[in-house]
Amino acid sequence: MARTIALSDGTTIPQIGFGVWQVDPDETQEAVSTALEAGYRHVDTAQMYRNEAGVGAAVAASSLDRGDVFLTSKVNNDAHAPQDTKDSVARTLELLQSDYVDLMLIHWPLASDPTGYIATYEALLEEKAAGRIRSVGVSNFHAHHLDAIIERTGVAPVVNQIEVHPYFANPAVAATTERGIAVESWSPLASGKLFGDSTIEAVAAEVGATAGQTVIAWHLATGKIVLPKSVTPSRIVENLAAADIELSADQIARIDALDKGAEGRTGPNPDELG
Ligand SMILES: NC(=O)C1=CN([C@@H]2O[C@H](COP(=O)(O)OP(=O)(O)OC[C@H]3O[C@@H](n4cnc5c(N)ncnc54)[C@H](OP(=O)(O)O)[C@@H]3O)[C@@H](O)[C@H]2O)C=CC1
Ligand SMILES: O=C(O)C(=O)[C@@H](O)[C@H](O)C(=O)CO
Repeated sequence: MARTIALSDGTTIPQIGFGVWQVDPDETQEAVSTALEAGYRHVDTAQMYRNEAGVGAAVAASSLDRGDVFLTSKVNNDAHAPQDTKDSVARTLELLQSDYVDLMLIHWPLASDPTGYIATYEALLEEKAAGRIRSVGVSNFHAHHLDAIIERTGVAPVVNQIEVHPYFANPAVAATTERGIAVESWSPLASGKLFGDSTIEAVAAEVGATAGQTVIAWHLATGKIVLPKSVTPSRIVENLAAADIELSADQIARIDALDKGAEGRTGPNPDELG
């Protein structure tokens, strides 16, 4: 049975999801099919990735029922106007071959439009009320973004998907959990930059795991939802098996100590993007 996290709206989400950023649209069906066969039951895509169709095709071609797989997508940065948001959700459902998406996120809050995401969020809550979205979340939100949408609507998003890995602990983690919102770690392996790190390799040797599994186990141990990406079948299998790895408090503390602060980011600062 896959590890799951309870979300604040009463739903549950598998704690390990298969991320598909930078998976070629033509190769997405094959990669997601491999992931589903390996046992993943959660896929994280986005309108921006242009591969929602491959995700939908893989689920449709599998022997699984739609309800067995948790699908997340994200509203693109050019679709923040409320009607554009709703139209984009309709397109996502068409591409996913589904009449609902489990979780829809606002991908980025956009620095150039400092309050525009609030109306986007209201539009997503309307889509949820209409049954086309099961849960509404956000991505790349800082405390001030979270407070703005909660103050306007009285409804907290169920997740905040943010950059988190051992080189970037991210202050937005505390701001998120303090508000009862689950953290999803994006680029959980720092897009590959953690491989070869001596501390990670040492802990991996101690627990008899690979470096990738050790880092994924660190995210799981700290209660985060984690979205590793791979197009390599052996790594797809390996990463899911991290659910069986237990780290000690000392091993977690040694990995925590790798945090480089803002210098550890692999992606943009949300207060500067857009
Ligand atoms: N909301 C947002 O703004 C963002 C969301 N994301 C989400 O996070 C997901 C993951 O992020 P991403 O940046 O892709 O990176 P990851 O941190 O998951 O790292 C992926 C890289 O690590 C390699 N890799 C994966 N597993 C292993 C392993 N076990 N051993 C060795 N190498 C491995 C992959 O290679 P290979 O594929 O060749 O096997 C790839 O090069 C995305 O797919 C997306 O879903 C990411 C960025 C921003
Ligand atoms: O992958 C995503 O979801 C993204 O938003 C990224 O493309 C992001 O823009 C980025 O550059 C992360 O390094």
